[in-house]
Amino acid sequence: MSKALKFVVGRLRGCGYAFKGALLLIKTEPSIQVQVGIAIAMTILGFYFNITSIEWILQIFAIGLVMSVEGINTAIEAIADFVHPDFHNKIGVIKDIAAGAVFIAAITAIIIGFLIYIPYLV
Ligand SMILES: Nc1ncnc2c1ncn2[C@@H]1O[C@H](COP(=O)(O)OP(=O)(O)OP(=O)(O)O)[C@@H](O)[C@H]1O
Repeated sequence: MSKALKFVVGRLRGCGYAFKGALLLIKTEPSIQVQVGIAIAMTILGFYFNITSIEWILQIFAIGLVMSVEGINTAIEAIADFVHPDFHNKIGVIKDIAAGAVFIAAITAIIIGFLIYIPYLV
């Protein structure tokens, strides 16, 4: 197999693993499932209010931001539980920081949501 073909096959295989990971998140992680529900509701709202292209971009970006940070948070929690299954203050701090990142992403998305939809409601 040529070097270029090996590279392409390697990247495609990597995409496959990533897709498997995304499916696993959606199937097993309750917070991601809630976020998928919110994403569907926001998409329906977007069509209902016929939001502009820029507003779609911001909304899709906000949804992607929250779900990807939540995925990273889930991975950090899994690593923490794997390396130290017992209670430990440092594990608690690590998990709190990871959850804090999700909180920041969620607040950002909520502000974007308000900025998009308030003008349609008033
Ligand atoms: N092993 C631990 N040692 C110390 N504190 C912990 C430990 N596990 C959890 N905690 C504390 O409990 C909080 C919740 O942890 P948990 O792993 O249940 O995450 P969660 O936010 O409920 O995750 P999710 O709902 O995404 O599964 C952590 O943020 C941390 O403060």
